[in-house]
Amino acid sequence: MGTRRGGPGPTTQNGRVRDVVTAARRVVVKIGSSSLTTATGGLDDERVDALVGTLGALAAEGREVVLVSSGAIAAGLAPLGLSRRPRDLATQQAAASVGQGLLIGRYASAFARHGLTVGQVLLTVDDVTRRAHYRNAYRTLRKLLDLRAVPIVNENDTVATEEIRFGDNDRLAALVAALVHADLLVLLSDVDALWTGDPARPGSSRISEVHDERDLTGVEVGGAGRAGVGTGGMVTKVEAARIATGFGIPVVLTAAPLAAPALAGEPVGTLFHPSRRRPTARLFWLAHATSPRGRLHLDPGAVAAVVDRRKSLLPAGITAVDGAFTAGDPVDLVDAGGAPVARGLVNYDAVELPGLLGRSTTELAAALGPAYEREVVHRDDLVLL
Ligand SMILES: Nc1ncnc2c1ncn2[C@@H]1O[C@H](COP(=O)(O)OP(=O)(O)O)[C@@H](O)[C@H]1O
Ligand SMILES: N[C@@H](CCC(=O)OP(=O)(O)O)C(=O)O
Repeated sequence: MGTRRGGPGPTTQNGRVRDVVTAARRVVVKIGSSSLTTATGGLDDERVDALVGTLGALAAEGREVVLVSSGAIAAGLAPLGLSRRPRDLATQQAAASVGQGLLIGRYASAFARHGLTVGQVLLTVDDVTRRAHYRNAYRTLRKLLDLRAVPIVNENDTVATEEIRFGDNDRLAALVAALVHADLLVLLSDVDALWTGDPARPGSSRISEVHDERDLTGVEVGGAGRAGVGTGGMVTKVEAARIATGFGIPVVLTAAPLAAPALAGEPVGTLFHPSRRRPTARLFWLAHATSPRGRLHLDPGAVAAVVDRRKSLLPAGITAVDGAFTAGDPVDLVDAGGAPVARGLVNYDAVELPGLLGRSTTELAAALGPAYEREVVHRDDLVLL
C-alpha cells in the first residue's frame, strides 16, 4: 500500500470529501502554542478568534467539540517579563499559572460571542490512569458536552512534576479523544501536513494519507519548529496519531488556518486512518498514559497465566518486587529476563508484598486474614504490552 504524497502545490490531492470527517459527531481539536501566539510570544487575538469562529460553526451544526489548547506557558511569558520559554520546571509552572488564566479568559469571551460557554478542564496523568479519577474526568467532560458547553483541556502544568507530566499536549489530546470516545481528532499546528522530511528542506513533500506504519517508513520526523514556542515538534504529533488511530479514531493533522476546510472534510493536511477497533478505554490509557511506579518480577508460570490465559496475578507467581509504589499505582509485570509483559494497577503497597511472595492466597488468608486473599493485580486492571 503506498502513501499518496502531494507535490508542493495546495494540499488538495484528490478533491474527495473525507467521509470519516464529515460523519464525526464528537470531535477533539488540539491547537499548539505556535498557532496561538505572536512572534514575541503573547496570545494572538486574531488567531484565537479565527479558531473559535471555526469551532463555533461546528457546534452550531450540532456537533460536540472538545478543545485541547496549549499556550498557557507562552501566554504567561510576557506578563512575567520573560522573553522565551524557560527551561526550568518551576518557572514554566509559574508562567503556566499566569498564562492559563489569560488563555481561558480569552477563549471564554471569544466563545461567548458565538453563544457558547466554556469549561476549563486541567488534567494530570493520574486523572486518566487511576480508576476513580478516570471516571471522574470522563463524567465531567460528558456532562459539559451534555450541557452544550465546550470543554477546554490543558495539562495541569502548575502541579504536574517532571515525573508525572504528559509533557506534550499532542499525547494528552489523543488520550482525551480516547476518554470521550471521540469520532475524530484534529491536530492543528504551524505546519500544513506531515511532510516526508523537514518542510523547509528542498525535496520534502506533503503526505496526504497514512494508512498504517508502512506509510511512515522513511519519513523524517523532526522536533519543534519555531524556537522556544512549541514543544514536541512532529514526533509527538505522529505519536499522538498512533495512539488515537490505535484506539479506532481517525486523525487529521493540519495548520490552524486550515481548520475550517479540514473540519468540512476537504482533503487538506494528513489523514491518519484508524488502525484497529476500539479497545477498552481505561486499559488503553493504562498502557499509553502511565509511567510505571515499580516492577513485579514473574516466574514463567505466572507469565503464562497472565499473558496466555488472561488470569489475575497472584502472589505465588511473583519472585521479586522493585519500586516504591502504593496500592492503586501502575506497575509493570516483567518476565524472568526483565522484559515487561503487562502493565496493571497493583492492589498492595510495595512494602506489603515481600512477605506475601510465593505463597498461595488460601495460605495467606488463613495466616493474615481474608483481605490477603485478593489478587496482586486483578485481570480487569491488566493490559498486555
Ligand atoms: N516531517 C515533518 N513534517 C512536518 N513538520 C515537521 C516534520 N519534521 C519536523 N517538523 C516541524 O514540526 C513543527 C511543528 O511542531 P511544534 O512546533 O511543536 O508545533 P505545535 O506548537 O503546533 O505543537 C513544524 O513547524 C515543523 O518545522
Ligand atoms: N501545557 C503546555 C503546552 C505544552 C505543549 O504540548 O505545547 P505544544 O507543543 O505547543 O502543543 C502549555 O499550555 O503551555
